[in-house]
Amino acid sequence: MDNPSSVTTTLDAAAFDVDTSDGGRRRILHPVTLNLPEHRIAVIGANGSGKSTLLRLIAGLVAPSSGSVQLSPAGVRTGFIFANPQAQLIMPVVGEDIAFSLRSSITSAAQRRQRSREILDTMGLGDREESSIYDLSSGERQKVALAGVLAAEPELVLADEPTTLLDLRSTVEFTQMLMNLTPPMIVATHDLGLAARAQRVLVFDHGHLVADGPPGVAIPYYRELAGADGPASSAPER
Ligand SMILES: Nc1ncnc2c1ncn2[C@@H]1O[C@H](COP(=O)(O)OP(=O)(O)OP(=O)(O)O)[C@@H](O)[C@H]1O
Repeated sequence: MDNPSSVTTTLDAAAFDVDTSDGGRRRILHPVTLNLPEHRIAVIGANGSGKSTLLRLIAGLVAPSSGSVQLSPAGVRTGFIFANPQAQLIMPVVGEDIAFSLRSSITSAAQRRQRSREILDTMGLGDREESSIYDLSSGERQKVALAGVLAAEPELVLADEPTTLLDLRSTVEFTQMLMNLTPPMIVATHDLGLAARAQRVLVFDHGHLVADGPPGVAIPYYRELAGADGPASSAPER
């Protein structure tokens, strides 16, 4: 297999239900069985198709209603990047925010500051250490959020529509940054350019996994499904 990952995610008939206002239950992710050893995996599909739910299950942010989700090796540290970096920037100043992410791994405040500086330098944000996060552009804010996630040294990165708020140049730059990350990554995205860089693409529709394959097969299938290129053909097999 091409460039296998250090982490394998396995879902065994994992499904997720939510309570409805009338006291019932709604299945928003139908049982999905997957073995995901690839280094770069993209999850694509229409709004509401279940992509974020899948990522939240893998991250352990929610538990499956039935079935199971396992990461191997056990105890893998995950890092989650949200579409809106505002959701994960905690401190008002860039350097403080990164240092905050380091609080559990580095006890000395001076060393946290030093490490935070190094991380910002590698992201091309060395000159923004003292900036207010409110003075940053969306692209810079997304990079700071990524820096904060990387500071915790995740062994698996889960990114939920990380380029949604970015302009074309920032998207290209941020996509390259994501692709250069050392840890394996599973990214949910509407950005088919980003999905095309993955080794494997999962297509979801109405909570069902409907296609699973290399980008050259799965993305055209999704485009057809969405009506972008005419009627859909049958689902591709891996
Ligand atoms: N906690 C919840 N309670 C009720 N409904 C939920 C909950 N979480 C998700 N949903 C619904 O489940 C469906 C799938 O949501 P999910 O966020 O996984 O979709 P998505 O593919 O990530 O969508 P998008 O591309 O719009 O972000 C949606 O209809 C959403 O409204």
